[in-house]
Amino acid sequence: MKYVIGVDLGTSAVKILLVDKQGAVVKSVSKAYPLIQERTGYSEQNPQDWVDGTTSGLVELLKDFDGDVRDIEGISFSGQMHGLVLLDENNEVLRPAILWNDTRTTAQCQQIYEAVGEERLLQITKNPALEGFTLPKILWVKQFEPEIFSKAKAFVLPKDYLRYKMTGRLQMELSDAAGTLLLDVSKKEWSTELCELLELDPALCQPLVYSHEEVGTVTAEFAAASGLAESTRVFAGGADNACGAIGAGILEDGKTLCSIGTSGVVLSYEANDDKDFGGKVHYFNHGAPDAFYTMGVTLAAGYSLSWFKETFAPDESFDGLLGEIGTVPAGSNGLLFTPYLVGERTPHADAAIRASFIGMDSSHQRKDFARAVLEGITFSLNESIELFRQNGKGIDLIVSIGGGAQNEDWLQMQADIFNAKIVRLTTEQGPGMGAAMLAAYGCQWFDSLKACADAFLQEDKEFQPNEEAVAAYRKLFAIYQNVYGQTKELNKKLLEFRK
Ligand SMILES: Nc1ncnc2c1ncn2[C@@H]1O[C@H](COP(=O)(O)OP(=O)(O)O)[C@@H](O)[C@H]1O
Ligand SMILES: O=C(CO)[C@@H](O)[C@H](O)COP(=O)(O)O
Repeated sequence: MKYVIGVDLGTSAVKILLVDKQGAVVKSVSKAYPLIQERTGYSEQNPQDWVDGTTSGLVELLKDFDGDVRDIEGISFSGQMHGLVLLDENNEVLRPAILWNDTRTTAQCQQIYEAVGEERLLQITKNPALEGFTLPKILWVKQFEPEIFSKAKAFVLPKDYLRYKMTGRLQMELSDAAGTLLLDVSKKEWSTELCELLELDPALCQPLVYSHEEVGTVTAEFAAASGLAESTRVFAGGADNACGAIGAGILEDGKTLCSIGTSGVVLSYEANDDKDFGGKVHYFNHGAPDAFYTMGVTLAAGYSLSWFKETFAPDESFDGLLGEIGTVPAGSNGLLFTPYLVGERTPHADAAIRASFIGMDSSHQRKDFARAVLEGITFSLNESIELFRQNGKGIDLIVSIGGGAQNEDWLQMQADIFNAKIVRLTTEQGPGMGAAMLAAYGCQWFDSLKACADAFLQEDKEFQPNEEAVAAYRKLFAIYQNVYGQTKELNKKLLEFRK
């Protein structure tokens, strides 16, 4: 039997899947690593933690492998997007990576608008300047850490760094490069115009490769450390949302994805680059050749739930914490949560906003709070769905993936709040499966990613909207939408008291 491996370098953990030629996940391993949050708005990780977690994860994955490791033909990657990894002339890491959910760069976003102009930026990158994207992070290091910046010879993204440590070759993969704000998304090339306007050396930008492109094999050193064979073919991989789309079969027009990982994403396939959302949703290159996708992002989706669990129920499992939410009615007995723990992106690009519980009552119990957290996250994602619907997209069926798709009450809640049929696949690990599919396609097991999706992906269960709950949530959503405007100024006043 032949196999491929998909490595999903997430924000909370690296998840590694061993997948056979039928698309079955033979074994999976997850290795968690910490977030470094020194100040409010800061979010960093140590790139060495990604490499160590992946190496020890592979060792564990291959521990009882009873075949020849050379039968693992290929490996590919899905990576948390936008994180800045700065490298010196020896490709050594210069500082901790600044992540996608780090929002310290509001002033640098302004600087980009002043240097480039809003319209021109949108023409080239198809996206607005948002704190989470990589370019403002580069400008922040240039301004505040000039000594470090003077040593920088390259920047890459998280999974591109991991792949470099596996192969010894440094490249940037296209679907992830789209999230840097330095790529001409339509031309699929680095924008020298943006580099010039922002006084950045274009040599910082590494050669671009496509998601399914073979970029080398595993070095002898990495093979010895991980147990992989040196012959294992390495394929570039993709941004986690591009891979999530592949792993959920979002490979043709009309298909929609909801992914609840640390972030939350509503994503729609785009065959072309010609739609105009005016920068209200992100517009990036897909991992599927020549395609694109649009998406709205909730910064703290699964993260809101993890925060709630770690703060109020640290010794319980997610299933334990959520065990009773099915007994709480829609609307959590009048308790409403907005998930703005680290600011927000869609539809409110606002780094200063923070979360709220509205309507706390002495009758509320922990289960009401747990349900309210899930409802708030799902309302936030519904704002993206509404944006898509307002732009003429019909959204009747949504494939739901990510850690959040493990809970059936949450999947039913998604059906009721989105007023759409929700489909769960046999694996909720869409990005890891998408990465494995890129390796399978790269190894020429299939003629196209679509053919691979048809062979690998299976529906597990459907969740239909319940009319009564849909009506209740429609009313609650209207109240939820008011909370942002009502708390925006209050949160600005609280800024000076934050850590
Ligand atoms: N059993 C569960 N039920 C509901 N949500 C869960 C469960 N387990 C994990 N989660 C949520 O999934 C998130 C992690 O999802 P994952 O897709 O692994 O994220 P990432 O790719 O960002 O590392 C956690 O933050 C948590 O909120
Ligand atoms: O910033 C974005 C997308 O623009 C996030 O979706 C990151 O890509 C992190 O993803 P997860 O770790 O939540 O999967």
